[in-house]
Amino acid sequence: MSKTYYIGTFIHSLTLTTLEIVEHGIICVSNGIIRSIQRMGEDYSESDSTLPPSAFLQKLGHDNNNAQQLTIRIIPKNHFLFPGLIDTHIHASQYPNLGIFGKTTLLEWLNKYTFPLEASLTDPAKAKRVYRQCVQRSLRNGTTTAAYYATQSARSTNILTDVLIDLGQRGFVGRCAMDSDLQPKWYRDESPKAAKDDTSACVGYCKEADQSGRVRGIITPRFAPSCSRDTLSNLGRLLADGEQDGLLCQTHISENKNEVELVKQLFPECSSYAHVYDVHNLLTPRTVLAHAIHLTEDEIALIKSRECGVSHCPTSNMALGSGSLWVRHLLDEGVKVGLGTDVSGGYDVNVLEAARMACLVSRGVAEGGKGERSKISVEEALWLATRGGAEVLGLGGKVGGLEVGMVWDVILVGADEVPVDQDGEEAEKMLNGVHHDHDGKQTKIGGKVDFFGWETWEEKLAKWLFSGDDRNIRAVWVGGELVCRK
Ligand SMILES: Nc1nc2[nH]cnc2c(=O)[nH]1
Ligand SMILES: [Zn+2]
Repeated sequence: MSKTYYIGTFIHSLTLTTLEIVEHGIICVSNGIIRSIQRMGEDYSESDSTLPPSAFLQKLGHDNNNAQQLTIRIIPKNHFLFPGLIDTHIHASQYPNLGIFGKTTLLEWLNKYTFPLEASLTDPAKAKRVYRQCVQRSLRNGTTTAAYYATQSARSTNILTDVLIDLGQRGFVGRCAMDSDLQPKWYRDESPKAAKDDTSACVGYCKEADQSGRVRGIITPRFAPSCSRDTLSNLGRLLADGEQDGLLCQTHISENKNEVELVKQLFPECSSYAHVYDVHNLLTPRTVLAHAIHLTEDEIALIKSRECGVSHCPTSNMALGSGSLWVRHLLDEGVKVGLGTDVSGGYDVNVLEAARMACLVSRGVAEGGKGERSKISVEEALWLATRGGAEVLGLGGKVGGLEVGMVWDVILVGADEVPVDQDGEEAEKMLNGVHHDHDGKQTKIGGKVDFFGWETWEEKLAKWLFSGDDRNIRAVWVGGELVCRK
């Protein structure tokens, strides 16, 4: 069996508030699974691993039978391995609208910008073009797992499944079920039966197309106002039927105050928004609820008791003026929380943008009266972007960390060091994006994170979180496979 040894610095979350930073690590991966992790002492030098493979293995105390099937990858200076980022909520179909939201809020935004674009993706060529660009950008930004919404059209949804399989990202693909009279006639399911049949067909399509389980279907009632009672019930039944297979469900909840009011009017028999989903058996440990900003304490208690996960989408919440989620409260109450980009409510496919916005929004929440403890730290934001997301998507223990037995869904993060030079010529080149990789080869990567060499790893992480972009993501692996390299 071929093995790859990754040698150098790795970093991952141990708990919500603590990161493990291993400067000299050796991680062995085979068949896409982490087989061993060694933490070497300060005196270990990466140059030890430039020994011939058999000598290197012997030095580490391994047998050297299969040295020829051995690959050694040295992590360059100022670079580190980190678990792939997890986007728990993204609409691939809305990707072309990034940044286009004007001053609208949710309900106007849906009708003005979102439904027309989504409806236009019944054109398969257009759908493929949009989905490929979205998924590629997402991968380049270091997202190894994403929970996607496609459109109402089953055909267009299946194109997203094909694209994910082709490009190698781990993901969930949801067809938006939306049959309510409130939906425009030109963008809705014909009937509850059609909504249910098309949902089943898309989940089945994923199962057929990707037997590895890397890409899976997900039950997706768009949100309560866009679904009839029959559709909510039918989808609740499909979700129960899929329990053995670990089938997930995703929807939106309590994003915007007008939306909450609308739900009250549409479902007067229910005591709350969360109750609407609960009576239709849609609140389960396999349910991902996006936003959850304006929930009451009773609703929080209900979603906690049903063990639902929440996708916190602060970039979107700021763009659409939806409000500020009190994340600390949900965490204190024991609700699972991950991060979502919510493209194109959110204007960036980068989960790191959601992570930094989570930090900033939490400072606004603290200042607004919830107190100092409400602030989200760098460590916590990075936990939400990895381990938190994995838990929300039912992948805890599989992805989101660097542990023996976990899948190699990993990113290589790096920045360049500002050179020490007399006339500033080298520094000038660096500003222009000329980067020398560890083979001495010149490539244009760059980025706007400048390391000076005196930072601690904690400081480097903070600099990456707040100023990093796709240029700092230098390689991306999913299931051990290199899916993006720059
Ligand atoms: N942010 C967001 N909220 C929604 N609620 C219902 N549909 C949507 C959507 O597409 N985006
Ligand atoms: Zn959304």
